[in-house]
Amino acid sequence: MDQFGDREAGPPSGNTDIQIKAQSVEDERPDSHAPEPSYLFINSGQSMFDPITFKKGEIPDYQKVHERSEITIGQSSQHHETQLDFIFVLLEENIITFVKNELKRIQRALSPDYPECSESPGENEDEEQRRSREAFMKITQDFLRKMKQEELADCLQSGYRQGLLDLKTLPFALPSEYSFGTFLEDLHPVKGGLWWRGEIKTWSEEVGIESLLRNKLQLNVSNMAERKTTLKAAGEPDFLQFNDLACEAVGGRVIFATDEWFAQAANLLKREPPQFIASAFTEFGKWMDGWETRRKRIPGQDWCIIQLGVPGLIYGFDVDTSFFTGNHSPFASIQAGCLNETPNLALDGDRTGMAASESQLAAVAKLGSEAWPELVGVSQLKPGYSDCCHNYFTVNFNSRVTHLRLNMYPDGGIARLRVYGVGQRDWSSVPLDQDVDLVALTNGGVGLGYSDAHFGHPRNMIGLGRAVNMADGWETARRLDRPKHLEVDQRGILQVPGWEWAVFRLGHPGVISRIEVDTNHFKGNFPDSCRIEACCLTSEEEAQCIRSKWNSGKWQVLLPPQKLRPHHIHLYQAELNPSPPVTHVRLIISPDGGVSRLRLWGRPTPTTAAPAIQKRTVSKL
Ligand SMILES: NC(=O)NC(NC(N)=O)C(=O)[O-]
Repeated sequence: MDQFGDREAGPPSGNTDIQIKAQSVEDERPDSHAPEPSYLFINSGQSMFDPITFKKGEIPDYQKVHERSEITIGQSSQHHETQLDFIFVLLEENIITFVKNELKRIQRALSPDYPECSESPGENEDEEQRRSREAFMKITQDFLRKMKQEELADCLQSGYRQGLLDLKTLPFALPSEYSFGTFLEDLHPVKGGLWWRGEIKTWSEEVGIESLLRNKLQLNVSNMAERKTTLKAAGEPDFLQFNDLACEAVGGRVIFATDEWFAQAANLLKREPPQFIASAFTEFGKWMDGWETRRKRIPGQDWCIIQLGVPGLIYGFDVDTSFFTGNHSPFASIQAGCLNETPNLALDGDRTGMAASESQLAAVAKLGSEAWPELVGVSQLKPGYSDCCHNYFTVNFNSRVTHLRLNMYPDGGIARLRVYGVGQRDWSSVPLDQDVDLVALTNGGVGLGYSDAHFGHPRNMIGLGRAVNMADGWETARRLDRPKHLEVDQRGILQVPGWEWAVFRLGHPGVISRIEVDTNHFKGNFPDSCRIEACCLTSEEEAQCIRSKWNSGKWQVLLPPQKLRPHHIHLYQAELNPSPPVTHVRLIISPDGGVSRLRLWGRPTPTTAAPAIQKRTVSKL
């Protein structure tokens, strides 16, 4: 079927381009020698239906024309006019047929019951046909609006089928004056959801926007898979395996910024990787996913103060300038402070378009941050192209840090500041008879090695609270050595050869008495079983284990193999083997899968012989 309708149903033209072979006035003369029919053009261009040919001397069948338009033929003075009349009758027929066919097609497309995508434009549709169709769409929208059928008009305007996206199912209210069409125009697919008015929404599947995007916007929301190396890439510093102590997910906050015109400083600490949306603008300029100040036209340089979520020792920074090209900060430095009291400073709400107030400047001046020791001296930053956006700085600073001052010279943009280190808790305030989660990152726990982290890093397991989604846990790839047919033992545990592991150093040596293994969100990909081993290592032994990829013989089974369940908190106490104080644990899952949290509750033991902890580690990961 032609995309403009059945050929039998009438000429498939949506265009006014009509080319009709007709007799010219000269051709009527008996002495005319013109051998071929001449052509009468109404507009130029490609004909959309077969030309009607009149041979010389042949009288066309005007019967139909007579019937419809009561045209009299005969008088030569009237002949040209008659010919035009005839053409217009044909034209009218063609246009009516086109309109009828298009309206049928539009009606089907707007019907929620009609199978999806069955009405896509034919492959042979050319540019002119597409333009005709679009022009008619606009006319139809105007008519629908005149008929007060706004919703249908909006659907048509956006090219979407009514019912594919039910606005009532959106988990938020749209402003009353905000039309369906505008809403869809404002949506942009980004990694992890849809960008809408400055925020990334992750509700796509529930409300069918995913299919809407695929089928209607024709946007490719999933990029080609990038090959990830399980272990660190060449050139990546070792410190990337530590915890991000400043991330908003662990309570990090920006408490002061000189200027936040284009994009607010809070973005620096977002957990998600930076995004770029070419078409996103705010009233202040280009929307950017980072901290971006205005082009400075007053003395000074821009800076901000960051309160770490987890105070601790810092091993390195990643000053990530992703997507800031042409507007990245050319130089930066980082200073560190250790404050006994939390300063009474906060940045609330949307700070875009704002700068520090006089009172904020006066309050921050009391911190004396300009004199804090420099962890990173004034250093050049590379722009935010993908091959150079990570500006890594290794740090040699042996003191606990609670706050950072990030300086830009003089102004510009930085997408993220990752602060890699290990939390340092003041254990003197922890009563000896109180159980604490010895591996929590807030208590100084840290991951020191793993076999695979294809979808999620094992350090996520020691984060705050319960995991927000699957990405907030440790998830490995499916092992390729799984047997073709699976078998279980008498306990129902899969008999498979492979396993995956992750090693942690506790924040303090201690006796573990209770274990929590949470498979929250891992419903179809939880591990079949897990076991936990533990040992007590000196820092030299730890360094040796890291070098040998944790093939040390010191591991003792703390928790024997346990069959796991999907999306469930598993609590183990009676199942634990009696154990002396330990410094390190290894979680082993079989064959593969995801664990969202690991909690190791126990009592810290006095540190006489556990030097791997509470001492700045120099071990290479
Ligand atoms: N196109 C831009 O990015 N311009 C400006 N920045 C933003 N975010 O609009 C600028 O001058 O730095």
